[in-house]
Amino acid sequence: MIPSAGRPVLTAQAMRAAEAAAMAAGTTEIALMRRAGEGIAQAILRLAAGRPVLVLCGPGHNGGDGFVAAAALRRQRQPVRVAAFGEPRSETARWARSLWDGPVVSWDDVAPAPVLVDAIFGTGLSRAPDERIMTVLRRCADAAILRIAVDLPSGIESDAGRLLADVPAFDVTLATGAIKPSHLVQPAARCVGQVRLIDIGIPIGGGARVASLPRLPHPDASSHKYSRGMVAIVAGAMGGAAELAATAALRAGAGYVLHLDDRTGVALGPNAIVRRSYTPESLTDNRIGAIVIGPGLGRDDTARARLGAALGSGRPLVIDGDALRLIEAMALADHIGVKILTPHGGEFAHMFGDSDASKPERARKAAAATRSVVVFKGADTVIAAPDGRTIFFPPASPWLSTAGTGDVLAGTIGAMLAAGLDPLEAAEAGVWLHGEAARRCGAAFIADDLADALSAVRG
Ligand SMILES: NC(=O)C1=CN([C@@H]2O[C@H](COP(=O)(O)OP(=O)(O)OC[C@H]3O[C@@H](n4cnc5c(N)ncnc54)[C@H](OP(=O)(O)O)[C@@H]3O)[C@@H](O)[C@H]2O)[C@@H](O)CC1
Ligand SMILES: Nc1ncnc2c1ncn2[C@@H]1O[C@H](COP(=O)(O)OP(=O)(O)O)[C@@H](O)[C@H]1O
Ligand SMILES: [K+]
Repeated sequence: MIPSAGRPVLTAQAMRAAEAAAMAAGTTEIALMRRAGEGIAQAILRLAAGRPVLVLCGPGHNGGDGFVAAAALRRQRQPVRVAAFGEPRSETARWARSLWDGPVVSWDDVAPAPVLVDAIFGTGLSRAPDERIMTVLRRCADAAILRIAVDLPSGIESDAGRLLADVPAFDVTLATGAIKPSHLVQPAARCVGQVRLIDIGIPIGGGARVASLPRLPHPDASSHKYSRGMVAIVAGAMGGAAELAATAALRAGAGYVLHLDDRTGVALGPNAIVRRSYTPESLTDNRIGAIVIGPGLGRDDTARARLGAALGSGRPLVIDGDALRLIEAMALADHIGVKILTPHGGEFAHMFGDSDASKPERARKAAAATRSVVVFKGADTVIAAPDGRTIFFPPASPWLSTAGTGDVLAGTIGAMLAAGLDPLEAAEAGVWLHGEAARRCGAAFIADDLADALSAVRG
């Protein structure tokens, strides 16, 4: 089992293509299933710690993995029972079943065990499973102490995070070969528990991956406040939101944070924030490494004028909140320059419309259409770049669902951009720092605490 940070994320089709390429290079399907099943067995052995195991097997290769794993567990004297739904559908699945020399319990009569292993369906699930299948799965899951899914909990569609049935919650999911989008996209992601990767030795790649610990910029002896990164926060109707973004930018490591507003003298946040009156010219200072516009901006004519000036400034932009309500997606496409958009679901739908497509597909399409890096926020934040690269994040603290945390994120990303990271890296580093700060804040924190916690995360 290996951690999934930084690992490629493959759709079912991309996974089949990787498998086909490995077979064209000389591996056999049986060899792949043997590696998958034995890797799964090793993981189960450690997790079960001697408690009896029940493996529920389906008719395809997910079930094949289950039979290989069950046979390996039995060889290692681990108490294990097997129940199967349907006959194996392929040569390889039949081979896997032939390895199991114990009894196969009839589906409807299966008795639960303390450890449940779901090997019914994986990436091949093409439609809602029969209730007869799901009833047994839920009954066994309810009675188990530990629930382990092979590749995906059955009833989850692999690519879009969709649930095709009422899927029980699992404790651990053992992803075979690669992480799949539904391990990370909601609502499926809330059923998978901890995701562990089982290496089956096939080369995988592509432009989608799980976020990893970012390469954070650190000051050295040659650093000064401008080289650390200068962030300009364009304030507006609601001062507090811009203050949060400014505080976050400082605490994420920016050397200089300029808060531009009319209300000079109203200092809510740290004294370290440099406060100046807003003028359109103040945005053209070429020492500014990032302009953050949107948190608390308002949607009136003043807000529009400030957004226009920011777009015309030629400086790299983080566009959030109200600015996303004012801006036209088409206008962004015509704008040449670095832009990071940070919409939540409502802002995203307002800009790009609703769609049945998956969250990563929607993010990719929006990034290409606007020539921007798009941080599509939520419990399953996904980042996409205009060239299609996509970064998925493991679920962040649900305590982030409080007002102002998006403003903190915008400031954090601004600091990363101003420090010189490229836009995709800056967005990834910002979301990572934000998620880590939230984790350290524990429960019932407020956005101000989150901004303050960034200093310790940088430390
Ligand atoms: N790719 C790789 O590199 C490797 C993949 N590996 C493993 O293979 C798994 C994918 O295997 P898979 O393609 O056989 O699909 P799987 O998830 O077992 O289910 C499909 C079967 O179920 C059936 N079926 C579908 N929906 C149904 C429904 N609602 N109700 C009833 N039946 C339904 C469908 O038949 P259908 O009726 O659609 O013709 C088919 O028979 C993957 O998740 C991983 O565990 C590893 O071994 C290592 C290498
Ligand atoms: N349930 C949740 N689980 C994890 N993260 C969440 C959840 N809800 C919101 N977030 C995160 O919190 C932040 C909220 O941003 P946003 O909706 O813009 O709030 P605001 O406009 O009040 O600042 C985003 O980074 C989002 O990804
Ligand atoms: K499964």
